[in-house]
Amino acid sequence: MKRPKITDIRATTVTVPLEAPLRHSNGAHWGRFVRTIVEVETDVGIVGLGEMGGGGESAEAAFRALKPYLVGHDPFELENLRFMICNPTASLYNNRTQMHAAIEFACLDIMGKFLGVPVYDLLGGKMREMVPFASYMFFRLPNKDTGEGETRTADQLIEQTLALKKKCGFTSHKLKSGVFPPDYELEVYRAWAKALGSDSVRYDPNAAFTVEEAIRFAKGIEDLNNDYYEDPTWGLNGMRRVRENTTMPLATNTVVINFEQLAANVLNPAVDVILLDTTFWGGIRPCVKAAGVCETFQLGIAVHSSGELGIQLATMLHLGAVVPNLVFHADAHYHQLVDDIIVGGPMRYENGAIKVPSAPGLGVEIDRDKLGKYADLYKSLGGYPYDRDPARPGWFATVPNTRWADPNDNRVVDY
Ligand SMILES: O=C([O-])C(=O)C[C@H](O)[C@@H](O)C(=O)[O-]
Repeated sequence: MKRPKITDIRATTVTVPLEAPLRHSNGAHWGRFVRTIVEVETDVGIVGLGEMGGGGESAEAAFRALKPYLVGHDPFELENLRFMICNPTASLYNNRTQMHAAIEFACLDIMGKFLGVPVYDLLGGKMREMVPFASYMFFRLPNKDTGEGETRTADQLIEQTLALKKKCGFTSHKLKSGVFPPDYELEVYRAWAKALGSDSVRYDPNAAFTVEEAIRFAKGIEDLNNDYYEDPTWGLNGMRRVRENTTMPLATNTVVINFEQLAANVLNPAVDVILLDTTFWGGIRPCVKAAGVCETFQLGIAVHSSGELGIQLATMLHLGAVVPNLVFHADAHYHQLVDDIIVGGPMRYENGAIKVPSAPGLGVEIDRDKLGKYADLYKSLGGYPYDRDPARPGWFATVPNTRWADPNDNRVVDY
């Protein structure tokens, strides 16, 4: 049987609107996500799909620049691909981890389509049909066109979460935080957790707190039904000091995002739960390998979201399907989006979970009209500064943060 060979690679930047701008401790998503959709062509007519966060001319050019590495490559040779693109010492000068992830997704997609099997069958087979997700709630600015969608007060957060729970069936809920003064957020988080009854909650201020503030905040929420306390402060040492002073498990998507850091955390634990991100770790396979290490050392895992469209979501679903130790619900920004670029429209939640695609490969296909529409939207709007907040011109994040947003500011701002 003739094995496929890569013949070309195409990258298209799209921007897809969100219901409202999402605020976080480092800035905001200004009412939309920008993503790069990657298509890897082969000489057998199969096209593999990948996705990466961010985009624009430089991202597209960076993918084009990989052509000499990729043309003629057999997509089944994933370990060779890893060294070609991501050799750990060469990468000191040229970090391509996230681009490698997008190519790895596409190669797995090609392999699955070539063999007629879903990606989960290439990764050990699925342990579950559905991957459970947490609702992922943000403090949000009002939508500039409608004035709606603001999340600033406890009442707004509770109302929106209960509506989402009714619609999607979530039983675990995450609050992205680190926006308003800690005492204000403490009050909001406590009211929210109480309103959600027996559902579990998680709080993630994206490393905005000092160690001392993080411990003080922990004492204020330890009695709630927390899954874990995510990235309250920065660095392995800071997290370790918080961990020594709280009864809650600590989780991270910032201080353990590669094997070196995972090894350090095994030798001298600072966190209990590793949020595996198929992009940050360089692909689905590195995440499966990391999940194996976590299984051996009895660390928890969850699936991290860095703001996905359907192709990236499919990678998260295949990862979630094959890891036996997925004891926490996955994160996804997905329900904050108003649309997707995949055939059939956005994937649907049932009882708080999404069905793992079972068609060959990643199991999703590009809707060409939608791709064109959101590529045009990107061309007209351009990118946005992820590390700035449209409601606070001139503000920028510091670690630890000391300059918080005003909880009484309810203006509808332009973005
Ligand atoms: O926990 C998470 O999902 C993240 O850390 C993702 C980003 O940091 C989050 O703030 C965002 O939405 O970009």
